[in-house]
Amino acid sequence: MILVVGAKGMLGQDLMRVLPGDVRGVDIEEIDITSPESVRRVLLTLKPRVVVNCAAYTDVDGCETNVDLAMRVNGDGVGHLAAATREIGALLVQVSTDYVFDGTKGTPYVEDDRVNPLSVYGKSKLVGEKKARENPDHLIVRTQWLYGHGGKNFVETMLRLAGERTEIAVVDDQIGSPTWTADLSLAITELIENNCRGTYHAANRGTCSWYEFARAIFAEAGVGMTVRPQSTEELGRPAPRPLYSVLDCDKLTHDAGLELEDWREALKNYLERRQPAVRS
Ligand SMILES: NC(=O)C1=CN([C@@H]2O[C@H](COP(=O)(O)OP(=O)(O)OC[C@H]3O[C@@H](n4cnc5c(N)ncnc54)[C@H](OP(=O)(O)O)[C@@H]3O)[C@@H](O)[C@H]2O)C=CC1
Ligand SMILES: Cc1cn([C@H]2C[C@H](O)[C@@H](COP(=O)(O)OP(=O)(O)O[C@H]3O[C@@H](C)C(=O)[C@@H](O)[C@H]3O)O2)c(=O)[nH]c1=O
Repeated sequence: MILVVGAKGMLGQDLMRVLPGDVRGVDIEEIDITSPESVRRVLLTLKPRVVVNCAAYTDVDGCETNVDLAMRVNGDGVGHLAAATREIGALLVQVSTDYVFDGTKGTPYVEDDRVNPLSVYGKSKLVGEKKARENPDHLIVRTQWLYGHGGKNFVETMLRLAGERTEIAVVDDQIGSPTWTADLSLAITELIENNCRGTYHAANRGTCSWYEFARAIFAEAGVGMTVRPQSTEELGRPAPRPLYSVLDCDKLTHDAGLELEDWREALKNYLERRQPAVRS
């Protein structure tokens, strides 16, 4: 059985749809990953052969002020999962982020590039990666700029703002690859099915700035909106973010035989299938 932890989150919901075979999901009501007792109780009862951890504290700016919570959920919580999966002989799949990089490389990041997170969120996720490795049977999947059904994300934010105003300013100096959670779920499935272990990058193909992404969202959705470029400095958000965090996904293609579709195709497919968000 495959157990998805954080099954009600944005990625968790798509994983529950995409993962094959006997799949169960738990979220904060059944398991609190900050509690070693809670984690051990659930895992020793259910005895899954694979645990995919999607539970996290994902409010990047919120992490800057709630440092302790960020570390307990994104760092220590993964340690508790690593210990319990190790005890029952299960594979731990940990989802991580491009924000473990500082964005200064200038070309796509490969898996063993130097990490140097800028934000509390990035630092806490890096602790999570280190903790995941405490179970030798682990798979760390770094991804980025996620959007999907039933989640708070950039695409849904843009579409909501389209109903409230006619002009918006969006940063044009951060470059990455927007990634649809349905496509990422396919990548995670293939990595598991191909018995891959260690660290992998998985994102939709192609790159853009958030500004270009916003323009594509409005164009694809057929919404009239003036999008004005602005710099990260002008925006002045609390958390520093990497300026260039494109992930090189060649290892995924080589080992799992999968290349994710281009981000524009993925966006089109998402918007065609989009239903109103289950949770906002
Ligand atoms: N969103 C993105 O752009 C990116 C996300 N990632 C990573 O991908 C993974 C999935 O992200 P995403 O789907 O966006 O996350 P979400 O924030 O949508 O979902 C996380 C889920 O975890 C739950 N949760 C929070 N704290 C705990 C806890 N202590 N114990 C158990 N469950 C808890 C949340 O519950 P509640 O909502 O009630 O708090 C929520 O259901 C995360 O590891 C994230 O760091 C990586 C790159 C990009
Ligand atoms: C809503 C909005 C955002 N922005 C900027 C802020 C930020 O730099 C960028 C994206 O904003 P968001 O708050 O959606 O994104 P952010 O929270 O930085 O997204 C990150 O989430 C975590 C969980 C990850 O792991 C990352 O890969 C990444 O997806 O766009 C604007 O410039 N204008 C706007 O109106």
